[in-house]
Amino acid sequence: MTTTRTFRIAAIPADGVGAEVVAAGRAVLDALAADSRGDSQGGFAFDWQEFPWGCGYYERTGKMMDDDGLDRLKDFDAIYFGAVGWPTVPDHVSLWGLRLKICQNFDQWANVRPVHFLPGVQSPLRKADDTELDWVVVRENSEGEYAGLGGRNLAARGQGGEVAVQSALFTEVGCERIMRFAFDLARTRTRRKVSSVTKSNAQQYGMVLWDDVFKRVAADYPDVETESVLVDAMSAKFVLRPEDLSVVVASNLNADILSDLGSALAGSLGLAASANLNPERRFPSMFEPVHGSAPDIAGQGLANPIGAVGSAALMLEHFGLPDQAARLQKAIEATTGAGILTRDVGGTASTEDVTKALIDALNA
Ligand SMILES: NC(=O)C1=CN([C@@H]2O[C@H](COP(=O)(O)OP(=O)(O)OC[C@H]3O[C@@H](n4cnc5c(N)ncnc54)[C@H](O)[C@@H]3O)[C@@H](O)[C@H]2O)C=CC1
Ligand SMILES: CC(=O)C(=O)O
Ligand SMILES: [K+]
Ligand SMILES: [Mn+2]
Repeated sequence: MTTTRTFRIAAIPADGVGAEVVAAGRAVLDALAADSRGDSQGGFAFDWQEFPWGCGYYERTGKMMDDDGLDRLKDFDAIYFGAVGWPTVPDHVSLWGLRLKICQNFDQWANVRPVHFLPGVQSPLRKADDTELDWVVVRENSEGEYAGLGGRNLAARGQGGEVAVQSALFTEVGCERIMRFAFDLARTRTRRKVSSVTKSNAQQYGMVLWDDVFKRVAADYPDVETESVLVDAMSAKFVLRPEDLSVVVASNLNADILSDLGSALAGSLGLAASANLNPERRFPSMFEPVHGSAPDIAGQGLANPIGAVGSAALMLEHFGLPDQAARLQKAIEATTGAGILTRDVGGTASTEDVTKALIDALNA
């Protein structure tokens, strides 16, 4: 007898292309579910609830999300997120009011951002043509430079003399858990290696703590190769020696920057997927493309949905459906391999064309 599992998912498309790529991801997931009966892992279905939060909601209500929003989200199996931010609302207000609020309150401390090269997509790296490139950025997602600690003080020094402090918070517990996560992930990969990224030559407190914890944790994983690289050098290494990377673990800001660089090297920001995980599963995890709301192309059918669809594949893995995640990944590869590409990766297909092609590829 086969059973059908139903996953309850909160969809938060939010702003700009977020709406377009979440709609695409939902259509692809529903097509996958419709075809899941008789699967060896059992059939499954998605029960979606969509929330209207974002910058438009802020303009109407003065809030990025409802006051009881976290309470309403906490019992979902997962959150499927688009992107937040629109020129009508200051970016720090929109980001803190929605994405960071969810990540921090739901302790989604591990942000996994694979750098994945796809057939049919041209990389700006010549070496990608004949070298196997595949690495993953593991981003500390709960503290570091995005701890939100600091303040501005105009009064103390008067007009023209305002000062601001933006502090980064590093805790031993926070460093250790993200590093163990990175090492455990490295053990599942062909290349068992973790590269730790800091700027501990210039930032002598938090990042030296990070380095110390890295050395201590690494001793528990003698089978995993390690290196510590400063972030400036790592950005060069992403371009010049990416074949030497497997798992790259970095603080909130450094990994944020490096993961955009990684997506660009794979061909476009529109391709990159991510998972904001609460590994203890006390709270729902959140799956979103790496990119933002892309106001420059929003509402024109130009958005590449692959980053959002790849994030849906990460969600399936989180649900314990690795075969379905692989099936989705194969559909992505079949689609790009067939040259059905949006403008950011050199094609002329619309968001909808790519979505339809992904669904056809699932059923092929
Ligand atoms: N997690 C989130 O929700 C994030 C939100 N943001 C917010 O997004 C807004 C715009 O930020 P930007 O710095 O411009 O970054 P962005 O990622 O939105 O856009 C950067 C460039 O990538 C392109 N791009 C992004 N997604 C694409 C897609 N799916 N298909 C094709 N091209 C794509 C854009 O057209 C643009 O040229 C801001 O309000 C920012 O705060 C930025 C990053 C992450
Ligand atoms: C905020 C942002 O840029 C990110 O989470 O990637
Ligand atoms: K996003
Ligand atoms: Mn980013």
